[in-house]
Amino acid sequence: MKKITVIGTGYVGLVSGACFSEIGNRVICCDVDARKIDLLKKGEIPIYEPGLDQLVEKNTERGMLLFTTEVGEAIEASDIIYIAVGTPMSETGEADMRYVMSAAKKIGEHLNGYKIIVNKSTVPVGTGELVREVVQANKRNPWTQFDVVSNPEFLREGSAISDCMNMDRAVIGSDSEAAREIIAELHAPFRTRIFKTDLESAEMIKYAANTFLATKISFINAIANICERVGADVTDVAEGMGLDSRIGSKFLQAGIGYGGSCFPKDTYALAHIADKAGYDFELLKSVIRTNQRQRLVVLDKLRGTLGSLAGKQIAVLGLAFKPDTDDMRYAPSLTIIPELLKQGAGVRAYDPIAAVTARRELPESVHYCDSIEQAVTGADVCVILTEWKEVLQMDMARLKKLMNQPLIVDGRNCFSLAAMQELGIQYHSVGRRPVHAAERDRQSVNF
Ligand SMILES: NC(=O)c1ccc[n+]([C@@H]2O[C@H](COP(=O)([O-])OP(=O)(O)OC[C@H]3O[C@@H](n4cnc5c(N)ncnc54)[C@H](O)[C@@H]3O)[C@@H](O)[C@H]2O)c1
Ligand SMILES: O=c1ccn([C@@H]2O[C@H](COP(=O)(O)OP(=O)(O)O[C@H]3O[C@H](CO)[C@@H](O)[C@H](O)[C@H]3O)[C@@H](O)[C@H]2O)c(=O)[nH]1
Repeated sequence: MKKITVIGTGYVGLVSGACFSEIGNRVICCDVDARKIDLLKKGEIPIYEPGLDQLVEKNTERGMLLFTTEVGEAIEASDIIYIAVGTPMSETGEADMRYVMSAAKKIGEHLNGYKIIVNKSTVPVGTGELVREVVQANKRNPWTQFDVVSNPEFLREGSAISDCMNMDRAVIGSDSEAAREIIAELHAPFRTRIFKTDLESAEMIKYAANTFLATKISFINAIANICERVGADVTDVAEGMGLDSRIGSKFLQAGIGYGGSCFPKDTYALAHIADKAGYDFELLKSVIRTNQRQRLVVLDKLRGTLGSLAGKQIAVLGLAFKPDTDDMRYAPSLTIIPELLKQGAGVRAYDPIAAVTARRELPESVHYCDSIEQAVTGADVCVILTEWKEVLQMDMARLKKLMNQPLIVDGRNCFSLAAMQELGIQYHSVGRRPVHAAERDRQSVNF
């Protein structure tokens, strides 16, 4: 059993803290946000993440998972200190490092013996060294030793527990082999591949992985836009490409582009890191621009079918940046909905989980509905922004009856074109060619 303190009880801190306790370690999760810690102490989870409530309850009950706002005391009580604070996008697009630096200062002030300081936050290359300097400059006893390790996190929101418990690999970067070995040992119960490297390379792996995935998404979205113009079907193209094992089928889902707390900020941050290092990362800048433009595809399709949006009632299904989360950070809905309102449309929004967080971010004139049925009743068009299971399973015949006219603009390619055609619903999705695909679907049914 290892004694671990996790500084920062956001998504990553809470999920990784709960998973470390699940595999037999005593974990203290601490945060400067007293409201969050109060909720957690009462057994309430401040974020929506499937399965997290049971994991937290189980491990708090057996005394393996504790919560506190006393960050200093928590540091003193552990041998391994994880930094999992936010590194949000600053106004200039760089990663805002103030939370990491304040955590490092606190660790220095409370370094009461040898500790391994592990950075889990996504940080620019060189941050490990900066953390080392800050801890060194703030420690009370000049003789106390410590090591710094980078152990980036690769979990996805919505499937965070399973991503963490069944991680593809643990990347462990440090110049101390002893520290790397202890962190590798910590990961042994996860039965995962351990990849040891130096501090800087570990920091870069996280940015390279995220920006590569973002590149895949922008690439397929660009292909989708071309497909529409030349009469090809992006779902077939993605499937056909993905069958090549060198390419792989994942992250080739065309739509309205990526959002969330990571890809937008990490793509910007790496472009800045490259600029600062004297390299113009044109490819990545183009990935970012492609993604920004992709959100507007929905608006173009709406204008293309409805003409002016003034006075139109628009049902928006899905507000979160992806299903199974209430996270609204950089969600496409935050760009699309204000634009719909600006063009004079009325917006009736439904999201099974994210409506509470969305209310804080979206204009007041959005009308929030309690169900899909309520949102689509009397609507001139239904716009799909998040592929929630509930949306994928909605009763289309009923939807058709409730709407003013049967028109769907789908930013996530949720439905079969043939089924929509059969139902008599005018259906616009991204990068697909209605007639061709409908014929193909029918042929595959016949054979
Ligand atoms: N959210 C994800 O899915 C995800 C996945 C992988 C990596 N990451 C990275 O992990 C890091 C954390 O992300 P997140 O989404 O969990 O962030 P978050 O914003 O949800 O949570 C960060 C928490 O840190 C706390 N905090 C800030 N300064 C503190 C301090 N000095 N002491 C104690 N607590 C402090 C905040 O109050 C907040 O609760 C980021 O660098 C992010 O890029 C996030
Ligand atoms: O084929 C795809 C796959 C994803 N997306 C979009 O991309 C965004 C991000 O999706 P996903 O990667 O599933 O969610 P995140 O929770 O943001 O996870 C990413 O960001 C995390 C934070 O760094 C990393 O830890 C994860 O490995 C990385 O997948 C969402 O808006 C998705 O709708 C697509 O448009 N097409």
